[in-house]
Amino acid sequence: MQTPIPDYLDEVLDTLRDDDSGATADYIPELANANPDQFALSVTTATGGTYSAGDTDAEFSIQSISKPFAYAAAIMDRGLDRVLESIGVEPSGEAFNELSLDPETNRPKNSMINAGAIAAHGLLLGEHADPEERVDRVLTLFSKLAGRQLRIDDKVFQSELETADHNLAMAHMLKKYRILTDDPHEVVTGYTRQCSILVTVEDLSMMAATLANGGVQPRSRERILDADTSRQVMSVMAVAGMYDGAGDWLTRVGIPAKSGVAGGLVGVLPDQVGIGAFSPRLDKHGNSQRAKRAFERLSKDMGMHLFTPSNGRLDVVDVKLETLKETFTLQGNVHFTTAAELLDLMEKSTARNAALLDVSSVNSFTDVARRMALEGLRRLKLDGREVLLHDPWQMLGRVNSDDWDYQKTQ
Ligand SMILES: NC(=O)CC[C@H](N)C(=O)O
Repeated sequence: MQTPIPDYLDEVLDTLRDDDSGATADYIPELANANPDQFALSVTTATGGTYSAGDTDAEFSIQSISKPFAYAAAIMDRGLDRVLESIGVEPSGEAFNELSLDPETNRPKNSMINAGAIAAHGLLLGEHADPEERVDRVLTLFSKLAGRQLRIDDKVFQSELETADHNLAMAHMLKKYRILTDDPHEVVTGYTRQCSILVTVEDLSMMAATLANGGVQPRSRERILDADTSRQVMSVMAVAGMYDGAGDWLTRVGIPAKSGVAGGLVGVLPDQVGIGAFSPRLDKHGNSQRAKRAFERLSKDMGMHLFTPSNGRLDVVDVKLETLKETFTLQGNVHFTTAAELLDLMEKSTARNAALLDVSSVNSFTDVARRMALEGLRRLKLDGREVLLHDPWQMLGRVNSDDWDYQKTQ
């Protein structure tokens, strides 16, 4: 069988493709040339399964999505206390390119707006660090998070640098208040190169899944960020990731997220998933219109709001192959991530004997997890396997044998 998750993601993209509202960013001339119809979506679970749909090969510049990850690097290089001296953690409620300095301390309000992100870049490695090394620092870190070597798009970099007066003006202001200690031109140049790193949606979902995992890359199992830093970064994303729309976003969608002007959007749900989406047309806040709507769909369909209680994450999946049957067992409160693992196990199975799904130890299913488990059974059946279900508490609902053509066990 084939896991149905990419089909679902395809369906999400298809229903949103009609939406051609918004426009590509034009203050960076190179971005205005992007093909506005591109659209892609990728979800990586905390256990490292990646599911994607649409233009998954499309590379685009990371732009402001670099901010949370560069902020993480600054914290690891300088310590949280030092970083907090220079950059606050309050929502600004303003656009991404507002200066937004705290009136008492003159710090940028947070690290998700340009002023805070320029300050964070200027903190990398140490005072008076080599500007090239600062760029290397983020490029190497982002590559490890994504699990592949990333590169900088020089055209985008040059194009933005030529029109970077606004960021330069802010950097000079930060220098005046001693938030920046190095040359404003050098720091803005480095920050602009950081924003020009090319990524795909799969890179983004992997980077975010590492945050979701508290800093451990789900594929390599390498610890890349420390747990406290990951928590700090996710918190600031929740507070300020969507700029002036942050409150509306957190209450309605509930997935801490960060957008970039090239049309990327990254989101993270602790312990569960990292999500990457991309489509170049932007709404009036500078967030990708279609990517934003794709997140809204995922949140609604999959019960992915941060503040949806999970009743404790005790869900487990297991598979055991015996002579007469192969048994898939689920247990605990089953969420999307574990249901996705179940579907992976079913997809990988090469057995031809009967497949039994045992849900007798399940306490609850989220709606999406329940539907995924049933779909897995349906597809195994289509593959020609005899399918059995052990569901004494009817956790999968009242399964109608007209809809679901499989046998029940006692
Ligand atoms: N929102 C964004 O993606 C802005 C990033 C862009 N490089 C800038 O500094 O203006």
